[in-house]
Amino acid sequence: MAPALDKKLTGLVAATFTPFTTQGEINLAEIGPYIDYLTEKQGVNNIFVNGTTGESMSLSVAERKDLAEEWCRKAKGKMDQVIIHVGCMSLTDSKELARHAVQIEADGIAVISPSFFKPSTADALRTFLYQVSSVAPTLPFYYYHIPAVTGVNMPARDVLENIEELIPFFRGVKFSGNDLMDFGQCVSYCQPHWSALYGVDEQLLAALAMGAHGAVGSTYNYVGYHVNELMSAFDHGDIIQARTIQFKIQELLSYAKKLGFDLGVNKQLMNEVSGLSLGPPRLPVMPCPVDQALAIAQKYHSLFSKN
Ligand SMILES: CC(=O)N[C@@H]([C@@H](O)[C@H](O)[C@H](O)CO)[C@@H](O)CC(=O)C(=O)O
Repeated sequence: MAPALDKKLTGLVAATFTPFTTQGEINLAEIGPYIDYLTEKQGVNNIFVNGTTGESMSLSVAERKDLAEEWCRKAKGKMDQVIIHVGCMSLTDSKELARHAVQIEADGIAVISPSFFKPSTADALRTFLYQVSSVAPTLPFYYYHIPAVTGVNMPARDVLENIEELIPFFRGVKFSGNDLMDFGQCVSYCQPHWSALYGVDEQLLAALAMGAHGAVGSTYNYVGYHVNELMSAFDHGDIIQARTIQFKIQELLSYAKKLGFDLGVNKQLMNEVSGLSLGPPRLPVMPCPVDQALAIAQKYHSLFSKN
């Protein structure tokens, strides 16, 4: 099957958690039920695999391949698009994962900036992205901007400058940053076939006002149903309803942040809400204490009675 060249990526995209066994090995058996949960209970039909939420930087290349392959296999006929994040510290590893994404018929790839040795200019980062794309030249390609995690603070808009000349199948940016001016400038620079996807879930509504075409985030794993309603309310001009839902998400996250919200807590919240067995996170991220997860799950249920 040819990759989704003409399918613009819009709407909600869940940044998936990586299922682990209690022994800390990747747990491929949980991927099928996870996909069913997203499509049937959350109405989420796109996934972003092996990203930050998926703990990609704590996985080996072999594990990332196994996971990507299983996500693609199980998503066939169920999900609209599966985007595989292939960014690594090493260009060689990123290229290997990009080649593999072609073989497994992923719908697109995304690449984060290396963050140990950081690119010093937008041009250096663009060249890195280009080199990765060169082994998967006809696969839709997204730049993954997440400055708080990478420490690479150059504006995403600078990275996009003339990028299509280098990467003909460039299809957009996954923007997980708070700088809405930079995001707006990315939207304004977007070609009609590109997508500007926003990744700070607690302020999605502001990004929609700025012109976001969709959203990628961890919380869409368990509040996807409600965020679909938020987006639909926004599309219909019902800003009051959109704000009501956004405020609930903010209340959940601010409550969770006061108790200590990290990937381990986030993953445990997903376990509690979904009933899936995604296991603990991998070190150095610590597992979430049971009472903390229960308190946040309780808050979740008090805010969102539907699920
Ligand atoms: C730093 C971080 O993990 N950000 C999340 C958000 O979804 C985030 O969890 C959410 O906004 C809550 O703060 C996403 O942007 C990350 C993401 O999409 C990914 O897993 O690749």
